[in-house]
Amino acid sequence: MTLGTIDGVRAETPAPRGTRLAVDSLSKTFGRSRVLKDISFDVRAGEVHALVGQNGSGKSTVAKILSGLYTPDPGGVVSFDGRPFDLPVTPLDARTRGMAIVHQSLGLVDEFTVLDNLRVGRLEATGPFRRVDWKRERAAAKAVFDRIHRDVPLDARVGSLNEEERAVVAIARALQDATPGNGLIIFDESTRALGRRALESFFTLLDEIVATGTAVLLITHRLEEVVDAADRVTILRDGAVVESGREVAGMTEATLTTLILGRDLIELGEHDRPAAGNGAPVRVEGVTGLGVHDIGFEIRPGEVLGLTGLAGSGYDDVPYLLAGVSPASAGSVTIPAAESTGAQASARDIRLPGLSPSDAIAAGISLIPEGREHAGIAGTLSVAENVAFPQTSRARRQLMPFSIRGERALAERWIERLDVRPPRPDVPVATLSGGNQQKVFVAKWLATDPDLLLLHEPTQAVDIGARHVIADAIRRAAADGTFVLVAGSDENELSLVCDRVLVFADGAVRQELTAPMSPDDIVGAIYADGSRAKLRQRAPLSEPSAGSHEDAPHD
Ligand SMILES: Nc1ncnc2c1ncn2[C@@H]1O[C@H](COP(=O)(O)OP(=O)(O)OP(=O)(O)O)[C@@H](O)[C@H]1O
Repeated sequence: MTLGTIDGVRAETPAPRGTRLAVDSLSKTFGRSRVLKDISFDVRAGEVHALVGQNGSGKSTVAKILSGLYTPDPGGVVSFDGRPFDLPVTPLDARTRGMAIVHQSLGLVDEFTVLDNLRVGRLEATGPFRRVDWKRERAAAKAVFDRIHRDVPLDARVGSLNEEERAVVAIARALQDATPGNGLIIFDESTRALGRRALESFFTLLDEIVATGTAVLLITHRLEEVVDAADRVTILRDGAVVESGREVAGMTEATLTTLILGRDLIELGEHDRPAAGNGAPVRVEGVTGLGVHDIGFEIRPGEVLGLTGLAGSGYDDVPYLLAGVSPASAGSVTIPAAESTGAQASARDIRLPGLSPSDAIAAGISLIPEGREHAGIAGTLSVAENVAFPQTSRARRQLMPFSIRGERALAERWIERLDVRPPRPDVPVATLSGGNQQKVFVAKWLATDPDLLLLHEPTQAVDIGARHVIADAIRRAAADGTFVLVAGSDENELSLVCDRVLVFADGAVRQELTAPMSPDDIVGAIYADGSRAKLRQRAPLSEPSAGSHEDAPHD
């Protein structure tokens, strides 16, 4: 078990310097689209190098070429510790040379246990009968989780874990292969499901790992991670490099945004925020169930209500309880009659105990859960089929007509509204980049025009520009009469989209914030002491690298 020795190695061995990974003139073409155009960058030993860019700019394609999933176009060169790879890279080659990767999809097998997923391909046979020593395997697996200060049950089926636990398992699997001083670990949007505390532990561990000389390539949309934790950054725009290995010291999230988009971000102004209406609110009362006890709140017409808190505070259980996905032992939701239905229509009182997901949908409640891969995006179906799925299945149940032309027209409207790229209803969703898949997922449920829309981390894995597009669509739904609740851990998302935010602690609402509120206001309320720790405590290195900027102040 190599990780346990990292601290010791750091104390004794100066971290090696020099180029670990060099990518030179790499291109990739799918059909007629050239999605990577002669890109070049290098990652140094002992650094955290961020690779950023808008959805579809080519980041995952780079990761997939490096791990042997894709074959690049002829002409490029990929070298590792000074030695070129034979292209395409084979997964075995990548692993033998010390490259580990956590793909955006995490690459876990749901039917297997945590232990199986962690140790697959790494089991060691010992003793005269060459048997696997399971006690030893368990200890090795536990030691990795200890390093990230997480306790994930080794015998749990991965399919039964939540999104954060799944991410932790995939990260742990890559980390266990890190040999101090050697190799490169690639994290492709792997931190997207981590809550704040887990994120801090992750970066603390990363700091220890890179201090030994191991390199890290971090693909992320969280610009705070780049500013706080990366040493250098490479920026892709439309498949081309616009900044190669630029020092991060002194950069702000705003500078990065401009470089990523190629323009300044057009902020959603206060004038875009619909005023909360005067009509009757949705009333949530006495909800008790997994993670929360006797909570209640209102969602006013026209407003977007946010729920947040630390992991385990219960805020993220609420959408699942209200949608009948998690069982509630008590509580109700009252949805007022739509004003357009006239004075005779009465409010609907929905009892939560015994509510099933299909009862909730029939009552006008839609849930956009976290984790599109496991919760309803069908990769082999087209964008149009995915967007129109709730409508087509309802039409089928009610024996109503729904034409292919109608399906396509619906998809085209949402592709335009959410700026899905490429803007083609007919392509399989699996060929879209991760962020564009997320837009399709959100569109699918926004298109159902529900009375009450519950969202959990709706802008996860989307770029900063797309985050604004999705936020705008959510706010438009609220302005058009849908009651909207967003549960999320991303303070930037919440401050952008919400009019009010309820902050949870210990399964109850602790504080209420009202717009305008900054991301820092939200973090301050989440942490009782108001502090926002830096993600990475940079350890002083024994030998400064060229252009090193440890401890440089960041904005
Ligand atoms: N298997 C494939 N077939 C066809 N096109 C593909 C395939 N895989 C990726 N693409 C296209 O390549 C482009 C780059 O995709 P990639 O997943 O690398 O983007 P990304 O920068 O990682 O985006 P995101 O931030 O959304 O994850 C996109 O236009 C995508 O649609």
